[in-house]
Amino acid sequence: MLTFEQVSLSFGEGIGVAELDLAVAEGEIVALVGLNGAGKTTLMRLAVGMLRPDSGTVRVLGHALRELPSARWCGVGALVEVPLAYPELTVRENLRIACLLRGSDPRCVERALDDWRLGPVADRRFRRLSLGNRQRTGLASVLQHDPQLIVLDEPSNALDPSSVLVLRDQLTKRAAEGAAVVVSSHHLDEVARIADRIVLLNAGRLIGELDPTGRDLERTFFDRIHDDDTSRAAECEQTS
Ligand SMILES: Nc1ncnc2c1ncn2[C@@H]1O[C@H](COP(=O)(O)OP(=O)(O)OP(=O)(O)O)[C@@H](O)[C@H]1O
Repeated sequence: MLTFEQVSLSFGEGIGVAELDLAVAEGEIVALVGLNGAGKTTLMRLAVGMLRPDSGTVRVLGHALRELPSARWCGVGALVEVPLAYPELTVRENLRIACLLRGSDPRCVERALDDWRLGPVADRRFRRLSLGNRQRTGLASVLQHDPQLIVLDEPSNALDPSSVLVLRDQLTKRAAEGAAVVVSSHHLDEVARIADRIVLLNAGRLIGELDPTGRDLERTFFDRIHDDDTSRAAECEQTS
């Protein structure tokens, strides 16, 4: 559903990402974790064509990105960085437009409003919403058309605990129905509840996986980052 083959992108001074190899299969939830600046958002932006790699290949729904027919983008639901919405339109109008743009049945809008408990704000303009309700609208908008590939960058940002539960249910249900899900997060315990795999990014590189069922995930996370930083520093010393 989504593959990265030796994908690199450098931002000059910024690290970017290097030599990424990753595959996210149908029905699988893969969580990306890493410190600030590790490259999670860059990976997500590459996955949805917002950035082009310097080298390597990104494949979405079986096609190299540059060859993906535009109609196939309807099979992707992505929220990377901020929710996209028309500020002057209401929540319901925004959902309806997002639905029509993807060629879906507009009846999915009422279901999405219900799933995300957006009924009370359905007729409010997007620009007047609280941060959490903007995020819920954004998530409803990118999931309502039942995408086969779901790409979400820190989706629990600004969500209250009950919305985090809705998010969890939505992602596990969709993966059980066959969607491939890739999600980045800073909340290790939260992703451990839903992820089949937790992939660790450090300074632009994938450095391995954490076992979602493992004990003391936080400690393992920091140990792995520390080991990676130490071995890189040693490599640098040897080459200098
Ligand atoms: N447009 C850009 N121009 C220059 N450098 C960039 C740009 N976008 C990202 N970077 C750099 O690439 C690296 C990875 O950034 P990225 O935003 O992907 O990290 P992240 O893991 O999502 O971080 P966070 O957890 O803080 O959101 C950082 O060093 C960042 O400074």
